[in-house]
Amino acid sequence: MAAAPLKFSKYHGLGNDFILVDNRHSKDPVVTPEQAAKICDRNFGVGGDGVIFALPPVGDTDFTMRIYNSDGSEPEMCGNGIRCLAKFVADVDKSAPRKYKIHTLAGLIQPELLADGQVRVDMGEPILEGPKVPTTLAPTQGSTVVKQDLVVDGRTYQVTCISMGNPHAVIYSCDGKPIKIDELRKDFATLGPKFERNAVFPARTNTEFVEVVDRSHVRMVVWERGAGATLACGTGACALVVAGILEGHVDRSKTCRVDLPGGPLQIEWRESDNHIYMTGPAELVFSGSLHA
Ligand SMILES: N[C@@H](CCC[C@H](N)C(=O)O)C(=O)O
Repeated sequence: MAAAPLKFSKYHGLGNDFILVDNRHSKDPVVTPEQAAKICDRNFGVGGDGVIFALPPVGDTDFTMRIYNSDGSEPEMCGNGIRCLAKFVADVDKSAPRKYKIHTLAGLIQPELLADGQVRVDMGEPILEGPKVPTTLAPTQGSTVVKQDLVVDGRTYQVTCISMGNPHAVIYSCDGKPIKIDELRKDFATLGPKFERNAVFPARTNTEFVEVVDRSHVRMVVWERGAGATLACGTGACALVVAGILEGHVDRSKTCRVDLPGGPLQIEWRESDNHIYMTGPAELVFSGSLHA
C-alpha cells in the first residue's frame, strides 16, 4: 500500500459489501491482492467481500473497474460491486444521475443511476458455453449446457453453468427434487466449498442454490468464489434467471424478482437485445482512510 493514507469509501449492495478506491490517476491498483485480503478481514481490517478500484478508462469508456475478492483473487466482474462503483464515482464527482460505460474484464458494463436512488445495470449478454464453462460434467438432458449431474457427498445436483464473464453453477434441484433453501442453511459452510473447489471447475466457481416461488419470483443462497457465503451476488442473480428460463422454471417475458439473503433484485433477460438488466440498490456505509 502507498505510504500515504489510502482514502476509501465502503458501500454495500444488499449486504454484499465493498471497499471502493478512486484509482483513476493510475492504471495499476494502489493495493496488492495480499493487502486487499487484509483490508477485507472482518476482525483485523475494514471488513468487506472485496476491494474495488475505479481505474482510468479503456477505449470509449468512462472508467475501468477491477476487483479483488476477499481472498485476494481477481474475478472478471461483480454485479453488486458495479452498482456500488457507479454510485461511488457519482458521489466523488458530485454528478447528477447518469449512465456510465465501464470497462471490466468481462467487457463493457453500463450502470445507470436512477432518480429513485436505485441502479439499473446493462450487464450484457450471458455466455451459455465457452472456455469458462466446464464441459467435463455429463449431460442429462441432451444438452451440454443445461442441467448436468454433479455428485457431491453422495447426492446428485442438477447444475446449469452460466458465465456472466465470471463463472456460475446454478442449481434448482438435487436428486431430482426442487431445492428447499431452508434445508441447505445448516451445512452450507461445508457444502459451498465442495462446489467452489470441485475438480470440474478448474477456475473455481460461484454456486447459486435456487428455490422457485412462482414463474417470476425465486429465492436463492450463494457461495461465492473467493468470498464464501455472501448476502447477495448480482452476477449470480443474473445467471440463475438465465438458467431458470433455460430450465423452464421462469418466464422470460416478465422481470424476475430474485430474493437474496440481503434483499431483492429485479432481473430482466430482454428478448430484443439478449442483454440482462439488473436493478437494485447501492448504499454508502462510511468513508475513511487506512494508514499502512
Ligand atoms: N458478489 C459479486 C461477485 C463477485 C465475484 C465473484 N466472487 C467471483 O469470483 O466471480 C456479484 O455481485 O456479482
